[in-house]
Amino acid sequence: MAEVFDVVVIGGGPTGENAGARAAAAGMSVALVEHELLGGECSYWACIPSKALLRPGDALWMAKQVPGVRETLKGPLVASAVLEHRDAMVGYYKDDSQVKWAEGAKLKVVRGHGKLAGPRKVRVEAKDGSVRELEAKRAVVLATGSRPRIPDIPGLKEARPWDNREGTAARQVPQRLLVLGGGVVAVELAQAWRSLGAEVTLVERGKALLSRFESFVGEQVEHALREDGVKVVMGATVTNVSRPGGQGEVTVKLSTGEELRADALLVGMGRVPRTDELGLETVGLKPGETVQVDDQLRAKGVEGGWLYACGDVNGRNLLTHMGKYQARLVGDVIAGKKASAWADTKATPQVIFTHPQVASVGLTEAKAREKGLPVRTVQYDLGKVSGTSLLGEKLGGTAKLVVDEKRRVVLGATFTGPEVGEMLHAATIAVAGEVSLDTLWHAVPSFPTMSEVWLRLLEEYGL
Ligand SMILES: Cc1cc2nc3c(=O)[nH]c(=O)nc-3n(C[C@H](O)[C@H](O)[C@H](O)COP(=O)(O)OP(=O)(O)OC[C@H]3O[C@@H](n4cnc5c(N)ncnc54)[C@H](O)[C@@H]3O)c2cc1C
Ligand SMILES: NC(=O)c1ccc[n+]([C@@H]2O[C@H](COP(=O)([O-])OP(=O)(O)OC[C@H]3O[C@@H](n4cnc5c(N)ncnc54)[C@H](O)[C@@H]3O)[C@@H](O)[C@H]2O)c1
Repeated sequence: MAEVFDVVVIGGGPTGENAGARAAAAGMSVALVEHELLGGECSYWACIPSKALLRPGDALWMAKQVPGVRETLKGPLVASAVLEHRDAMVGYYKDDSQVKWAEGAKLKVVRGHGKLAGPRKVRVEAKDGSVRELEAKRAVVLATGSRPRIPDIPGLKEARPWDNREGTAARQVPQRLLVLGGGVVAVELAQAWRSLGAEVTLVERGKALLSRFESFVGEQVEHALREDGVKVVMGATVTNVSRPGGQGEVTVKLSTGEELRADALLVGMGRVPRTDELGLETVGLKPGETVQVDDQLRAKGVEGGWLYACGDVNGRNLLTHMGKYQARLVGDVIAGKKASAWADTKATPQVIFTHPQVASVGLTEAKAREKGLPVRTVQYDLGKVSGTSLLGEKLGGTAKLVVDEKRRVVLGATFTGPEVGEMLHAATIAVAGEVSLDTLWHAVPSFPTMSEVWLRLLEEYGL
């Protein structure tokens, strides 16, 4: 006999937890199915541990910019203490506190691997082989996330490379680390392991790092990585990887003819949706593919409107906060409220936790022009703002606004520099709220904070 709930959520990462909690808060009975750790990739092998690994290096780098503090510094980071802090931040890879939270939110946690077994039906197989059949009266929500994409490069899989899991959970600092990719995972983890003492080489096939952002972002992060002592190889693809027995020294051949050797190899080359073992074929969808959704997060191509997908699995925006945003909307839509996701196409914020930090929201100049919008941009050197120089010597960065000339509203903003992540929400409010420049002129930033860059940007614009 099937156990009946209003809502069954498959996947207990940040997205699944939030979709379930929102539905439960609206009075519905909710089963949350999780086959590993409640809290998902983000809590144990992605956002949290990567930021725990980056923070000490960032703090040390910042301290070195502050006269009087710099002179007290005695040496490099203590790697063992950093790794211990990382372990504490991930709850020692246990999910007890998350389970307690879920129970408090009135979610029924069901342990095991969930699979669709036809419309509104979910089959859950536990580790001991026992099976539970669940039925959803109102909705099934897919929130199964993503896994790393390991490209088909000869010898790469056999070399047993690190992905984000080993890349954030390793217990020892490798002497030589080779990082493949030039996206967010690659630059953050390259800088983190370098700060812990590894000799790091990063290989990116394109001409720029972080190519989805404004071009100065990649340039400045590349410069910082090189200053840290990371060897950055651009415009080279990996043609072959060799590591006999999948352990020991790994050799990587590049299209340029160069050969690189390392003790550990880390792949940061994008993600694929976790939909291959999900029973999608039982509802007419294709296993292994992204679950396409409409703006109510309903799966396209499934009759009856009972199947939803949010977070990484729908490919709209691979970020925890955007998955959680979608999750809240899903909970509301299932509860019968009118809701529609638009921030994830128009006002997505993202912070890259390197030094310099990168913070961006909305459209880049290139994206806005691609859309045919009437674009004007303004840029200002963050180093010229008093608030920045008070944070430390020789600190700088860039602030850029992409403005819709016709409507006089901000379409996008990007900042690089120390701690700019904490400045981002003002920009997110301006973009999501379509606040006019003439109104922003009256949003006076405090002196002497870095936020005064807003005033300078508006002056540059001509206000
Ligand atoms: C190294 C790294 C750093 C990152 N840093 C950031 C950051 O700083 N900020 C940010 O916003 N984003 C960051 N991200 C992205 C972020 O981790 C993801 O966007 C986020 O985890 C997506 O959440 P989710 O709930 O959709 O999926 P996940 O977190 O992947 O959770 C999915 C859950 O579903 C479970 N599951 C899967 N299939 C089944 C099944 N069939 N049955 C039962 N359970 C199942 C999994 O075990 C998992 O617990 C980072 C990613 C990486 C790789
Ligand atoms: N701080 C954050 O917000 C944060 C941190 C980490 C990850 N994330 C998210 O997680 C997701 C995954 O990150 P990611 O860095 O893995 O993906 P990504 O898409 O950001 O970058 C992938 C990189 O791999 C390279 N690449 C892909 N295939 C390749 C190949 N065959 N050969 C050589 N290079 C190749 C690309 O050129 C690109 O530089 C992203 O959407 C990211 O936003 C966010």
